[in-house]
Amino acid sequence: MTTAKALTIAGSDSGGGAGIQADLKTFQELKVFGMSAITAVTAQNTLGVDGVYPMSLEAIEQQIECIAVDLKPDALKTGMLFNSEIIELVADKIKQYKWENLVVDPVMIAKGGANLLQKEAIDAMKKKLLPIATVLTPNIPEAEELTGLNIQNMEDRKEAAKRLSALGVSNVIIKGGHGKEKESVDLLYDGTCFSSLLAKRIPTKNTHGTGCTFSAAITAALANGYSVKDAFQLGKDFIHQAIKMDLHIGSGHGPTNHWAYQESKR
Ligand SMILES: Nc1ncnc2c1ncn2[C@@H]1O[C@H](COP(=O)(O)OP(=O)(O)O)[C@@H](O)[C@H]1O
Ligand SMILES: Cc1ncc(COP(=O)(O)O)c(N)n1
Repeated sequence: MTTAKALTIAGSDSGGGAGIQADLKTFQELKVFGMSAITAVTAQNTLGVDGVYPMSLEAIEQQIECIAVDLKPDALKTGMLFNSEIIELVADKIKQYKWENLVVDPVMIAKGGANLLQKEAIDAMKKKLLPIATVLTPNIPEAEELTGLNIQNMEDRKEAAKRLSALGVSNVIIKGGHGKEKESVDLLYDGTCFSSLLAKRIPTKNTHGTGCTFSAAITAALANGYSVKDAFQLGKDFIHQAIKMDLHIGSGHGPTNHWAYQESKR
């Protein structure tokens, strides 16, 4: 039996609900061997982000190189990349090693309002990273920032997905957590067709790390050989259970429950 391996290139969340920690928990639940390259250390909890400490380019490069010489990932994702230098380095390394199945979660602002990507880095993300992405998973504010559109309805989301696809992304998933509908609707555009997945919107404030967990589940599914469409369905099921069976940890925006998906199947 061969074990699928997935890599996350993202920031560390000391509170354990988002970033690298959410990604590795999700990989583990989906029977994928998880690896990480840390781009920044954050001091945060469910109440917010108190500190952001980007790693040196040398430290990031060395982590990625160590993985490359020994542990080729079957799929990988990016999360918090913080600045344009980190984005350029990460994109160059992914190209150099010809790694496939790249999921880009364009993390910009934490739920608590802290900036996790410098404004001036958005251009580098569009020019360097998006053209090599298999799947891009913006939430609505991120899709607005990347396209300049004001997204009010489903037609606007479709237009945003088309514009992002035109930048070279193979598949765009615009997440609906920030939408106003009764259901949380996630929209996939594969460059030709649209499809969407709906789930009842759960009334909870415990949504810290939802985007990280969703994109990590998609990455794990791609590592296990799923098609993008099937990986999208698994990601949606995984995050829905994780939000529904929340853990009530911390006094702010609590984390999701990474055990919930497997428990729901027992
Ligand atoms: N209250 C909710 N009820 C059900 N699903 C949700 C809820 N909030 C977010 N989701 C789902 O969680 C995932 C992440 O969504 P979103 O909140 O838009 O991203 P982010 O965490 O990046 O801001 C999506 O699949 C979205 O549909
Ligand atoms: C290191 C890191 N990466 C990503 C997020 C985004 O998660 P959220 O939008 O749920 O705060 C975060 N808060 N911290």
